[in-house]
Amino acid sequence: MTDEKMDETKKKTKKTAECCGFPVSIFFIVVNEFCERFSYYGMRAVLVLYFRYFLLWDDDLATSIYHAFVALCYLTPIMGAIIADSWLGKFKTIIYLSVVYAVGQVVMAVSTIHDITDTDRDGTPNNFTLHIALSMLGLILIALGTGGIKPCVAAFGGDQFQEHQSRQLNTFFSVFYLCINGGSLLSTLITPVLRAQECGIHTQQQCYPLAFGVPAALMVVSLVVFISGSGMYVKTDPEGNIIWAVCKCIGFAIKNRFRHRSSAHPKREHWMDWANEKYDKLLIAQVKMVLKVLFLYIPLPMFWTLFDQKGSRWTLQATTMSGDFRAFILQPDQMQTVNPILILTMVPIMDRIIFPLIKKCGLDFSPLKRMTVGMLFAAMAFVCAALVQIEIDKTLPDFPSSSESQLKVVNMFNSSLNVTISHKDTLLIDSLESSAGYVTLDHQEITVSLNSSGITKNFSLIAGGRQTLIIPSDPSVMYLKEDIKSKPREGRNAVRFVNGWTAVLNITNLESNLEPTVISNYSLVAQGTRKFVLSNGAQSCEFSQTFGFGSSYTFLIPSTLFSTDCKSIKAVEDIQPNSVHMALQIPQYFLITTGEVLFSVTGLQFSYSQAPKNMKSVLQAGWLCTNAVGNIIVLIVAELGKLPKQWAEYLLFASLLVAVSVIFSVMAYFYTYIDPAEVEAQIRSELGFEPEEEKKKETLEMEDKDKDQQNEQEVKQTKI
Ligand SMILES: CC(C)C[C@H](NC(=O)[C@@H](N)CC(C)C)C(=O)O
Repeated sequence: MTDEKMDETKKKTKKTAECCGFPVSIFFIVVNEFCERFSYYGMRAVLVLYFRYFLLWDDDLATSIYHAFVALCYLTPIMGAIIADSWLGKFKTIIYLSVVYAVGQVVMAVSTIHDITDTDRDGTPNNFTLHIALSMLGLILIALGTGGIKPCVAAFGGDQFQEHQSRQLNTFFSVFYLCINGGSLLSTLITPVLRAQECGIHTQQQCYPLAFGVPAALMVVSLVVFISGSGMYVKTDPEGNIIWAVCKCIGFAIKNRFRHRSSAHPKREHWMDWANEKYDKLLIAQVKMVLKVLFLYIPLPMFWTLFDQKGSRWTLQATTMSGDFRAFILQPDQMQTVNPILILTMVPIMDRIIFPLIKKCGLDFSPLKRMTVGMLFAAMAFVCAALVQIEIDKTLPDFPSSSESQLKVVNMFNSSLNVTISHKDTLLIDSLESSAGYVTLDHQEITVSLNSSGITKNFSLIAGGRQTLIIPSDPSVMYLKEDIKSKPREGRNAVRFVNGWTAVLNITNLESNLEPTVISNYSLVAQGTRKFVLSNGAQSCEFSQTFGFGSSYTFLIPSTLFSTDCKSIKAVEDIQPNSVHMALQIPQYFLITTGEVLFSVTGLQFSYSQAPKNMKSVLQAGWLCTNAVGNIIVLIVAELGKLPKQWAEYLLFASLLVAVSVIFSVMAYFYTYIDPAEVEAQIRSELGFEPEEEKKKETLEMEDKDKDQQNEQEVKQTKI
């Protein structure tokens, strides 16, 4: 054996330090994955809210960009795999792309500092273009980094194991998945809390810089941890441009088949065998293995289409629910943490109890069967989501359609009034009261008559809008004010005040002082008991109100305010608080997580075990790509084919997944599992190559001989 060859083989069969049968280097890899996932999911947990409430995008745009970003994160693995398997090797690829990733996180954090463009110091950025540009640049760098390293880290972890450690290798993928979820769980708990803090230089706002800054710091930690393990890793060198070789091989097989299409040429067992003339048997066999698995992947994106809606549609669903768990209050975006919590408990249960039990019962629960059952679980989760949505819809106010208008009347006059709208509806409203609910009108031009005083006024209502008609102490100046016509954001409560007091009032929580007879703009307050202090400089009084989630109130301040010590303030409920409890989402989370354990953990192992040695990252990337396509489907189906009812959309997704799982089960039926190492060894021996095992043994013997010689020499030297 030449020196060069020996070096090469030595590298491949490097003896690694072991702990409990596991290579020690694995420790650095799983800690690195933990920090990286913390970084990624921490940032993702607040991303939709950042789009929605910092960049002020609407729900649909925020959801679309969110899914586009997630899709990009799962498309870039292809690039990472190509770089790793063909050029830099996994180790260097992970390091370089982690640097790109960390820079992206920092840029993203900077983009969330409102003070950098808040020239008029009113708390909102003045140059949205800059914030959007910075955040998009940050997200692109993050997508390149996170996606690029993703297939390499899992495969690099797998590479650390020797052939005799196949049992530990399977455990590694479960532990790897636990780390993903441990990291994501912590960050999805922490970043929303960081976001809820107030910070800023000129004005105090929701602390997005902290919520994005901590994930950025964790990415730097992840990189440092990975580099620290450097001396311990088994680093397999890339075997040339393997992807290009595969493409050329496939291209040649197709061309050659086409050239020999006449019936004179005998058929070959597999269409890839048409590459026999030019390419060696080993490469052709490897391409066949990869193509077989990639073909199986075709239906898989549908699973991710459902799975990834947890972060968007399900979170928006949670904003219309009550998160009061008595012992603690759960914010809508924190509901997503149920998934990693369940993963952390279910992966060990499945691995240690359920799967062995199924095996004991003599049932064949092969990886592809597990994945099919996983899809069915995800479909059931969406049926649950639809049922919950139906319950929520029953409690939502009837908002006006685009041709209708809704009107409420508030009487701040000192006695009861008979208010007639368009000579039709007559409402009797007591002093300091409002009409019971909203009157829905199918026309916009209205006449309002106050019967006792003979005052009549014409108004033009907003089509599709909700408005309140304020009748002040001087009814002749009655006026309209626009109301919110959706649940307040993030499960918070919208409050506003009508000033019936005779002078200007200062009210805590309101942006500015409130003039007499005027109705304030809405302020948002969180769930819980909130105190409001009202003062006019000389006098003040306070009152408290307990809020649930997602309600809206108009507080009517009477002229007797200070003499009754704020007790005469009247609360008018415009939108009732959310009454469906967030706990109702737990069954859907349980089902989707069971689906995930069956589908995703199995898919990760399957993709590694069925890939030829030099294409492990490529198949990991293919696997992750199914996730990217899944997210693109969400964009297309949810955005283009909008259904009028959310529950119907959930049912549509569930039925699509059931259909897809049937197709997948048929494809899986025809798949035969292989041991790529065995297939490769067999072909090598057919081709007259030295079998890998022999090489390893030989190298180890050489190493031992080297060591013996060294020892002998040392002994000799000591003797001398
Ligand atoms: C395999 C990946 C596409 C998904 C995997 N996600 C998870 O493990 C989730 N349970 C995390 C949760 C917080 C959404 C990942 O690698 O991130």
